[in-house]
Formats: sequence, C-alpha cells, structure tokens
Amino acid sequence: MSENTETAENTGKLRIVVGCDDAGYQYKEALKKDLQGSDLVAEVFDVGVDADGHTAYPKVAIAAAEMVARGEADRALLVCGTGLGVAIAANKVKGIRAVTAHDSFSVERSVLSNNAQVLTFGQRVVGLELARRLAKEWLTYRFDETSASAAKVQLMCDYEEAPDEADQAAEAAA
Ligand SMILES: O=C[C@H](O)[C@H](O)COP(=O)(O)O
Repeated sequence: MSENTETAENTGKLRIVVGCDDAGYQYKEALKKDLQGSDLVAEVFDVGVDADGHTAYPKVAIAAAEMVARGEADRALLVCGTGLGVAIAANKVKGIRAVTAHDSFSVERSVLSNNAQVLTFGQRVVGLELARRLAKEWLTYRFDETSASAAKVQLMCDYEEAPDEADQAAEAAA
C-alpha cells in the first residue's frame, strides 16, 4: 500500500483508483493515462484487470470502492461493458455512492448534488473521446459540504448507518 498521505483536502489533488473488467479494459487504460497526466490528480491506483485479465466486474468494483471507503483513495473511476454492473457492485460497499453517467450534466451533479465518489462508464455505450472529456470535467468538481445538497446526502448516510432509526425520523418529520 502506498505511503502517500496526500488527500484532496490537503492538496486539492485527487487520489483515484481505476478498475475494469475485460469489457472495459481499453477505456480503463486510456483513462488511467489521462489521469496520470493530469495536474488535478495526486496519484492513480489500478486494481485491474490487466490486458489478459478476466476478473468478474463485482470483484474489481468492490476492491476499488473499498479503497475509497478506507480513505486510501478519494475517488474511483470504473469501466465495464455498460458501467452498470461496476456501479451496482461499488454501491454495496458501505459509505460509497457510485453512479453511471455518460453526459456532462450528470457527471457534474454526481459530485455537486450527490457527493458520489465513484463514477462509472460503459465501454460498449459511450465513445472513448466523450468518456475522456467527462473524466476530465469530473476532476474539477468538489462537493460543497455547506450546500443545500449536503442535508439530502446525509439522509442516505443516516439510512445506511441505522435504517430503523432513519425511518422513524423520516416518519416523525412527515
Ligand atoms: O454490468 C456488467 C457489465 O456490462 C459487464 O462488463 C458485462 O457483463 P455480462 O458479461 O454479464 O453481460
């Protein structure tokens, strides 16, 4: 594991973990190269697969999401055939908000509205140049903890922590 303790908070740069299954390998490699060349990125981790890898998408996505959940990376960028499977799998990890987004506005709002730490693409769905552009834009957004969106994100966090209590609080507020 890296000794790098730089975080988005103390440098403004992001530590990003990339991952894919065999259906997303080409895009993962291209995006990784872009991230490694970006001034907005402190470090890139690659949880696979490699060129001849066949690890199933849930295993890769969960490994990447766990790195984010443990605080070893700030964000994850994941690719599979559709982007859907890696998003579903990443969302199984506690504390993770993962979205598939293939348009500029959704990518922006995934961070600014939802504080999503994980973005996923489908190599069989979106063109490579659009994916590269969206990833570049994604790097520029930071969630504002003082924004009106923060309380909405907190509702999801509360439910995840204590579903029964969160349900009662929601009923009492209704
Ligand atoms: O969401 C799943 C991905 O698109 C994956 O790359 C392909 O999954 P499949 O082989 O089960 O269709």
